[in-house]
Amino acid sequence: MTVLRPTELAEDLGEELLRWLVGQRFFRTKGHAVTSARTLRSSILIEGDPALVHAMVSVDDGAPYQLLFGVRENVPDVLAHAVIGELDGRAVYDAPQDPELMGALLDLLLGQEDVAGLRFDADPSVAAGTRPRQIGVEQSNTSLIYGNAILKLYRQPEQGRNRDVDLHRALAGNPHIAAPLGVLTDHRPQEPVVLGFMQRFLPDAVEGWATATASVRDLLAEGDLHADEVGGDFAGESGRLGTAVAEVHNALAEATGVREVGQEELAAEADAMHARLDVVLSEVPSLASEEQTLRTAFDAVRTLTTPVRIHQIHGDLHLGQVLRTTAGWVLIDFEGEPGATPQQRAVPRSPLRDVAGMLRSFDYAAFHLLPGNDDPQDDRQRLTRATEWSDRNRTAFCEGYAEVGDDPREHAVLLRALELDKAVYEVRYEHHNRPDWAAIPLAAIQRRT
Ligand SMILES: Nc1ncnc2c1ncn2[C@@H]1O[C@H](COP(=O)(O)OP(=O)(O)O)[C@@H](O)[C@H]1O
Ligand SMILES: O=P(O)(O)O[C@H]1O[C@H](CO)[C@@H](O[C@H]2O[C@H](CO)[C@@H](O)[C@H](O)[C@H]2O)[C@H](O)[C@H]1O
Repeated sequence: MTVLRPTELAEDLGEELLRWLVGQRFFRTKGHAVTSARTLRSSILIEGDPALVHAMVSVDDGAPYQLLFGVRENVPDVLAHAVIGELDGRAVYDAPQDPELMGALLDLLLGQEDVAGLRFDADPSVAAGTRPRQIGVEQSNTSLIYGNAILKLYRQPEQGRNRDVDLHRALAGNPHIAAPLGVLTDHRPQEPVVLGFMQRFLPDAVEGWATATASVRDLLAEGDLHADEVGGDFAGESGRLGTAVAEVHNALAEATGVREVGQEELAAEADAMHARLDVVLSEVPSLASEEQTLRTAFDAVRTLTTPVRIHQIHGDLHLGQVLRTTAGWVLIDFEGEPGATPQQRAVPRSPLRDVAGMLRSFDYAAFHLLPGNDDPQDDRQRLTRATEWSDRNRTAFCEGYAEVGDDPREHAVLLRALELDKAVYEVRYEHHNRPDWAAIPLAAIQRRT
């Protein structure tokens, strides 16, 4: 039997760990076999039984994952599903699923402790002695709810600065964000790495995607009424969401600075869109028929003569990143553009990129319920209603945005290119993750030709 060696934990668990990892939502190295796991750093945060071990583990030498292991002699039935393997006669399991150990993690945060190179820091307003529950939604990290606070543990923490934390701090006091309350930092590397971020938990929050799609469902169930005639009309919400996004953009511009870019940088932006398209075309053959339309839209960006304002933006805005509370709309998760490097994420961008992301999301919400999705023509009435819903809410969002910001519709060329660029990204995302939904962005590209 192997003796528990925290510094070699991943290696000792070997196959068992790899099998568990590839099944996790947060595991990004999808699509090819993985062969090795290497522990880069590890610390015992809590000794005894149960013990809590923190480890940064690289799979096939890729960017490290943050793993929290619980180690117990006897695993209670409620944790049986979280067991990864066994070492030295003790079970090793996924600790975020253990309320006892995660309660102890909160004590460390509130105690402002420094344990084995990890620094814990949480605002004293966070309710002490709370045992958390793991958030029950699909997500790319792991979040725990401790009464009035939510702790997000980054599963692949960025080296260097953490955009999510930095931008939340820059926006502190803004009504459209969840207040930052604490950070867990790894001080062992030369440059500290943020491992966890605690924020005010909004118990009355509902995801924008859930509220928007409920409205679409109402409309499609009704069939004969127009989008503005059904009870679940969403246009008022979309307008308020547009205003909230513009207010966050104004605050980000003020806090982080604004620059104007001219033709040279816009041409570079067009080049980047073409390059992204090249990649997707090579992976998704069904996009080929739209290539010329997309290239023409991207090239139009080169012809713009008016300078474009850029500043820090959200970077990954869609209806799953906004929460409706009883007080209004809140934007969450400022990690930035998915799939981009930290350097790319840090670059200031046109706020129209966020607007484009949200407009795409209205399109998704409208069309994802249509039968078959791949042949929407089979139900013309529902297609007409979905189109109406999309147009009505996209317009309302832009109108709301224009109340306190620059009207997005006055930048039609750039906005169209950004929307198509996002749709191209989505074609690839859906192709790899949700093939049944690949037709949604593809149909949108076809409609906007
Ligand atoms: N402050 C909050 N209050 C209430 N729920 C939240 C809060 N922050 C996040 N959530 C919920 O947690 C989910 C995941 O959060 P998010 O920051 O997007 O994590 P990830 O980066 O893992 O996707 C959100 O979609 C939302 O349902
Ligand atoms: O996990 P992230 O929030 O970084 O984003 C990824 O997953 C999203 C799906 O959850 C995906 O968003 C796409 O689908 C949404 C509906 O599920 C839709 O509202 C978005 O407009 C659409 O882009 C996102 O693209 C992907 O990066």
